[in-house]
Amino acid sequence: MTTYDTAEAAVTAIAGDRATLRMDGTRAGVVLDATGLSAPERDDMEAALRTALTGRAGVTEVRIVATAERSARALIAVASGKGGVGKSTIAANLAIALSRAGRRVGMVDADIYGPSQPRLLGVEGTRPEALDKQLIPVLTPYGVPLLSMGQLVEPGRAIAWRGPMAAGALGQLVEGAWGRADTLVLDLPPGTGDVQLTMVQKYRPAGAVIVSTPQDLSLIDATRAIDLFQKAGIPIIGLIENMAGYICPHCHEISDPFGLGGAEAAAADLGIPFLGRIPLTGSIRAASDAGKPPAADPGDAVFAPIAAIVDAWLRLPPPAQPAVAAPR
Ligand SMILES: Nc1ncnc2c1ncn2[C@@H]1O[C@H](COP(=O)(O)OP(=O)(O)OP(=O)(O)O)[C@@H](O)[C@H]1O
Repeated sequence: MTTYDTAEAAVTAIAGDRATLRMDGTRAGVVLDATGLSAPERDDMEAALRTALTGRAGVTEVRIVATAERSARALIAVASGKGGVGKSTIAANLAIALSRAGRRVGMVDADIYGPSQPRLLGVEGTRPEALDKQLIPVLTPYGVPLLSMGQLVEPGRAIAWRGPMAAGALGQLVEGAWGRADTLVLDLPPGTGDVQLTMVQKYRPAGAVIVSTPQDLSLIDATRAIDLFQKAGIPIIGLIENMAGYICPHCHEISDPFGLGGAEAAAADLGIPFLGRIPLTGSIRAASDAGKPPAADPGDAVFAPIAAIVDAWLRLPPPAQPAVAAPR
């Protein structure tokens, strides 16, 4: 018997025709159709497959992707009206805090202008593999698997895509082998152009979180982003104020370089929930650049504000679905 035959016999004995086996050298990949299985049944089947394959006929690595419950997966867009307000940083930390709160979270980095999630989540330079043309998210040290636009192009190259191409690439990321993830956090490009609109219309997130700094210019742009989602019929989950209040590391005096409370007032004016604020601190930038998100470190000063935002978010009633505007 060949390595493949031996491995396939083991897989069939456990999962019957629910499982499809692919072998690549000594690596085994199994796509498991978990439709109708309870979570414990599926976990048991995955564990049995892993045990049966590991070490059998020279298999050195086993990957199992369960495909079911796709319809139950929520796509949550994190967006901003303008660049540089910390949207990607907040998206990474929200994903980790959501995962710590018990959700099974994946990160889709759709920021074609500056895909920074591989760096933020500590996996810069990694590339996803594909199984049956489906991308397999890259595991990160923080329990949040990742697929990024930046992984689809050569490092350092600009991504010059128009709306349909960007939406096609986004499709590859969203339709990746997300297994049991129940929530995908989508880091959108900043702004309200065609690319964003195409993505939003085509992939219909369940809700959008908007990130803004407290200053007026950022809030005006955030209001535009909110308008884009509302026109497309995507509920706004809430607004997060980033870079709110600077604590001087030397004298500990608090100053407000971008103003104070602007986002909370804007949220009230717009009738959308205000989820909370994150201070401006050098430590966020340093930790983010080092691929060590503060949401994963209970000792970090920003850990609590991020956890509080996720807590406020999870307490919200499901957002009412606004009337869907006719596509432009
Ligand atoms: N609260 C904060 N305090 C200090 N620095 C921050 C904070 N939030 C983000 N930053 C830093 O600001 C810079 C921009 O952040 P980030 O890349 O997340 O912004 P962005 O809105 O996603 O920008 P773009 O969409 O243009 O990529 C980064 O260097 C990041 O580390």
